Amino acid sequence: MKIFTGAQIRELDKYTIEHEPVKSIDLMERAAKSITHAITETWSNGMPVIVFAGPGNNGGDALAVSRMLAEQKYDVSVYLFNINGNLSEDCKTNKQRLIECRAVRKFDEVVNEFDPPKLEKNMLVIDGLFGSGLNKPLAGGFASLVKYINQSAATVVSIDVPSGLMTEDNTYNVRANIIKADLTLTLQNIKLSFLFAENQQFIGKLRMLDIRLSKEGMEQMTSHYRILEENDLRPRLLHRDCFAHKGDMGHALIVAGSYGMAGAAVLATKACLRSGVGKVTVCTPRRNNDILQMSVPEAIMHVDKEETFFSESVETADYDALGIGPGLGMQEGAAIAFISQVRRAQIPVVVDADGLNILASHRAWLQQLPKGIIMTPHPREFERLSGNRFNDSYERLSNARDMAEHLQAYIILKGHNSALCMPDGNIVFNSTGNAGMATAGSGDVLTGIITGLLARGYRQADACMLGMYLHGLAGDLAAKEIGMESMVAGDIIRYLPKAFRRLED
Ligand SMILES: NC(=O)C1=CN([C@@H]2O[C@H](COP(=O)(O)OP(=O)(O)OC[C@H]3O[C@@H](n4cnc5c(N)ncnc54)[C@H](OP(=O)(O)O)[C@@H]3O)[C@@H](O)[C@H]2O)[C@@H](O)CC1
Ligand SMILES: Nc1ncnc2c1ncn2[C@@H]1O[C@H](COP(=O)(O)OP(=O)(O)O)[C@@H](O)[C@H]1O
Ligand SMILES: [K+]
Repeated sequence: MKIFTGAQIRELDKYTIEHEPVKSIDLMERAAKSITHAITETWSNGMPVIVFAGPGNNGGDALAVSRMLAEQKYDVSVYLFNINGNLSEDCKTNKQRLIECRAVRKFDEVVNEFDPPKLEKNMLVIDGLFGSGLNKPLAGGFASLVKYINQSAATVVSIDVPSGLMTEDNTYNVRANIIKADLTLTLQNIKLSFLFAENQQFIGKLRMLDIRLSKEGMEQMTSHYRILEENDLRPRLLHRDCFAHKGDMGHALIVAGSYGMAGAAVLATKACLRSGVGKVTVCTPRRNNDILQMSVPEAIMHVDKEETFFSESVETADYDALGIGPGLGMQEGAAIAFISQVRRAQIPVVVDADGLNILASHRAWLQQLPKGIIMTPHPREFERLSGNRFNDSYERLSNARDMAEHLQAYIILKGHNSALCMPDGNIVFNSTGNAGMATAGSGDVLTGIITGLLARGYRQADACMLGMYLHGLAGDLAAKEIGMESMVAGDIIRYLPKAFRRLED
């Protein structure tokens, strides 16, 4: 599913009106109907409703919803903020329709003085102040109103976007002046800012309402942001030939685990073996040999000459992909072996964990990375790698996108909706995964999966998309059966076969 910016949403709105054909006011009526339906489904008409409508089309939606609720015998009071005497056309029409229907308890058009109504626990507030047309942080009277609503005990439903929240960049927004909704009913598509952790406090529960904007218009519109869906991935799956031999299915090399961190190597190797690849070799320091042999008997060992750390790069001619970094350690010896390994690899490479930390402490090496390299930092690792502190997720994501373009790399910024930043500047968000995966070792599992997929023959972009999707899906399937609270990284590996099956079916 594509994610559109505020400006693109307005274009799509226009395209739909011109091509469907549907009048603008009827599109608003359609949106209001689905919003009203979502509200009446959840709350009965015993609950008093207070509506705050702004001067644009978000306010127009709110006025139409007020009329529809009142017609269904809800007790509705409406405040329309028309401070500049400048309502949008459709907002004006809906104001007229609302007045004519005479079904609301109160309609107050606020021009300057505003005496706010009492908001109580049993009340439903509908926030239709501003939506995708917000163009600066809220201030003055609107900011006071937002604070007043936020400190009340009433239940708040936001139409399209919590008022005050920008659809993309909130880096310099004033967070105290953004509505904190209990439920956001967003129209047609998710907005970019809804994917960021720090904005969840404003959105509350999220529901997307299909208002049937032109499919053709959405297909034609290019978007730099996209959310992965199962249907995007199914056609990308490689077929497994019945005459397949392990020699045809790829040979992966995992370089991981220093002394005391053998577990990271175990997890990455096991996950790699579960990702369809023919053979996996694991390179690890001498002292980890027995642990790995016993924990992952399917893997081939390449034992480093050092007892406790990776010290000597491996010839990669016999391998199809390299995954390097989990639990690798950061001794200078390991760092030098790491960069030599990455530089000499003529095969696709995934760098994670200590591999990224090594790069962060030798930032000049970033310029020596082969094009097409995959890096999988979590937010802190990315901060170290980029040498920046970020104010918020948007800034971090923009920085990761720039780095991916600059280095011609694939960067997976891990998190709840992991973001794959591609060398061409496009960003794909993952849609699977859950909080049960916030447990040590989950990232090592992802490294193993992507390395396995690369060795199996997937191109970088496909391996990244499929890898993060399967990783999250396995976590979701695990959570369904065993719950999130006591999930461990090994559970993600255990559920990988089911995740593959689900995609293949
Ligand atoms: N998706 C779709 O196709 C459909 C979308 N629909 C709905 O339309 C909504 C978008 O409507 P919209 O474009 O009219 O913008 P909206 O959010 O109402 O705000 C614009 C007004 O706010 C003002 N303003 C802005 N910032 C401000 C500030 N900080 N402080 C004060 N004022 C500020 C701005 O004034 P200006 O600054 O431009 O003078 C202007 O008056 C969308 O969210 C959805 O609900 C549906 O109806 C049907 C189909
Ligand atoms: N709340 C969450 N929702 C979805 N996925 C999550 C969540 N928390 C963690 N994950 C996933 O788990 C993995 C954690 O990786 P990482 O932070 O590197 O862990 P570790 O270093 O312990 O291996 C990432 O792929 C991330 O996307
Ligand atoms: K709103």
